[in-house]
Amino acid sequence: MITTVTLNPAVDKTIEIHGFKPGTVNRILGTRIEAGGKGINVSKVLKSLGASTLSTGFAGGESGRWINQWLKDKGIETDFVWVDQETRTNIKIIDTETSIITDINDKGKRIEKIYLKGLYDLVEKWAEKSKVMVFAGSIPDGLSNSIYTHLIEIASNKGCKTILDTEGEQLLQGIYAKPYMIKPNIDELESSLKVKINNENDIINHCEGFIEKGIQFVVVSMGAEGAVFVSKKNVLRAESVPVEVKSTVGAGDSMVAAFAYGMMKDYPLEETFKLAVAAATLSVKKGTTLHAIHEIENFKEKVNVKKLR
Ligand SMILES: Nc1ncnc2c1ncn2[C@@H]1O[C@H](COP(=O)(O)OP(=O)(O)O)[C@@H](O)[C@H]1O
Ligand SMILES: O=P(O)(O)OC[C@H]1O[C@](O)(COP(=O)(O)O)[C@@H](O)[C@@H]1O
Repeated sequence: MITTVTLNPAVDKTIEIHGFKPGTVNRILGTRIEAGGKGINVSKVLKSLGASTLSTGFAGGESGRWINQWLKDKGIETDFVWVDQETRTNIKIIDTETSIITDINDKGKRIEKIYLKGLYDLVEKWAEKSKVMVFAGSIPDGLSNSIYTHLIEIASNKGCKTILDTEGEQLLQGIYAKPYMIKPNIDELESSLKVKINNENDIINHCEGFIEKGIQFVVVSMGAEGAVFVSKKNVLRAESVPVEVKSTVGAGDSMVAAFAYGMMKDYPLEETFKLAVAAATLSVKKGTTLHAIHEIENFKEKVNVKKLR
């Protein structure tokens, strides 16, 4: 099975507005609410792929209970550390005129140190039963930037392959624990390393820097520009598939989910990368991370992956 760890889950509320204008009264065309946060989105895609998945992390209050029930209704197992603080709500505004998406993300309520033992225990317990464990998203106040380092060490000691999808100091510190894979997007890569990336070679060079630090797979997603995959032996480049954008929320998470799935099934690399781009593109096209497996498999045929090395 694949366990996902979301330290900062969210109720994702998506609002559609035609011609969104800040500073004026905007009328809502449609609203959609889903359980969200990066690891939870990964579990949603894994469920679509037919994988057995469990979602853990911190949850609290009415919104925490709502997320827990929403996941259970979708057939996703849960085992959260229950905290006394309300889980956050994030707002996504989709302008249906321009297709521009505005994310308004709450930083999440502070998590007190007393809850850490519960988290470590759950990660250890589920790592024992999982082939892959995914750690994804921001961390709420109260937790150290090295939290992922510690959690990855716990999971790796239980023989789990780990994926880390976060940014900034948490990504840099998490790398000390040598996660099996990381997936920054290009902006996260630039801001985490405090560098300016000018071309594909720059991306590959930075990825190789991570590989030297003991990471096996580095995937850099570049929105409408596609993605790059780097391992010790291979460099692959995927073009994006042009689609009408419904929502880009969760595109990166779909990519991570497909990689976790491929790693669990020991799929060939190129197939896994294609599946990842297909799942991400479908999320963009449909505006949700919930798909049927045959949709992703069919869409995979449209994905073009070039082997650069
Ligand atoms: N506008 C788009 N058109 C087509 N594909 C897209 C678009 N945006 C994202 N994708 C696909 O989704 C993948 C992940 O998107 P990206 O925005 O880079 O990740 P994140 O959600 O982590 O920021 C991309 O590599 C690409 O394959
Ligand atoms: O678009 P991505 O990077 O795949 O992730 C989308 C998810 O990330 C969030 O924007 C939260 O991000 P953070 O955990 O980094 O705050 C959620 O609201 C949403 O479900």
